[in-house]
Amino acid sequence: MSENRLTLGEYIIENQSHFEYSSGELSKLINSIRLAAKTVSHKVNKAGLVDIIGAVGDTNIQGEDQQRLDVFANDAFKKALINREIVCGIVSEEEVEFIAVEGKKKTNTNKYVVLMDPLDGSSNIDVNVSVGTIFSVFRRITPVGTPVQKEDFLQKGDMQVAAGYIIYGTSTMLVYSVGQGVNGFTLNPAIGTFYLSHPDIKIPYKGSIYSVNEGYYSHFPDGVKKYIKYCQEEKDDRPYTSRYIGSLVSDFHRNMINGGIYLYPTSSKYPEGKLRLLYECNPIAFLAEQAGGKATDGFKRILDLEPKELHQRAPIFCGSKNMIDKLVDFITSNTIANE
Ligand SMILES: O=P(O)(O)OC[C@H]1O[C@](O)(COP(=O)(O)O)[C@@H](O)[C@@H]1O
Ligand SMILES: [Mg+2]
Ligand SMILES: [Mg+2]
Repeated sequence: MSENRLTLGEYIIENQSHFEYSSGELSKLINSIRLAAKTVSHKVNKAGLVDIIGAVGDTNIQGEDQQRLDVFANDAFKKALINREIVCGIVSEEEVEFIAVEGKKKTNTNKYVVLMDPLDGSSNIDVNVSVGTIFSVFRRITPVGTPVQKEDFLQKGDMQVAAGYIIYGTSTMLVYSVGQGVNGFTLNPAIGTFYLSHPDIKIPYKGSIYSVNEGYYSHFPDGVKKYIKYCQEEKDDRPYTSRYIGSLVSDFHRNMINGGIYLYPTSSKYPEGKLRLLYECNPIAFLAEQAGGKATDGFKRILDLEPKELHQRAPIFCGSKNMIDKLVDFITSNTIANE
């Protein structure tokens, strides 16, 4: 029964003091995200009935057709964060430039910036397949009270103070970490309350699911191709099961619970990879490591990558440690063989 479980609000208060920089600001920030998550969840759950499906006719900086739900979610999260004057800056997949949040007092004394993918898995919105929202939080590095700068957003993923996602699936869940493990909260839509349903999530060391868009197989690097063949081989505990939803949040969530690997390599279509380092790869990598898994671009920890641009892309492989180690073996040995 949900009422015996800790609510998200109770959890935030109980754990606030454990947080190194605890001044209550991060708790308020997570609370703002909780609010926006409910607003979006409410809309998603009746996507076919309301004017929320289809494209708006504009393209975002990625050259992708903006979906109505992309815009709705972007507005909902921006409003929740800006109206509560809880951040000094925002980067969003749906905004070309970063947003400097001034706030009513004109001098913003907040110390956090948020980077977000308001609606992840946009290609699945109109076909009733689970989608998500991804967020990443950093302490600013420029002086508090001065206008936020681009460098406040271009920090290595390792400097994140919090990251998480919301998955709008069979249920709506908020899964996040402030650097002390990963916890999942499920929304009881009847009373609009998130309850702690998945405490201290750990990615199984050994996984048996691989998630990759095999449609691009022939365009992948040789090491990645060899790893996919390895997954399909009839040997030992293989072949592994292939599962690909096409929403990063949903594919990662399943693999985090059941054990598995998500791959979005470089390809001729996406020579840098498809997913965005700042608001897709970094937060997912932070959660993967906090849950005992790994995340790499094939050569380096995702969290060690030095960001240069707000919307830069990166290849990403994340999930169960044993599968990532095996993949990296294939990639590096192949690289050495080709030298
Ligand atoms: O259709 P593809 O090329 O397999 O890409 C699917 C990937 O692209 C994404 O949809 C990109 O995210 P957005 O929907 O936020 O743009 C991921 O969620 C997903 O994993
Ligand atoms: Mg996305
Ligand atoms: Mg998106």
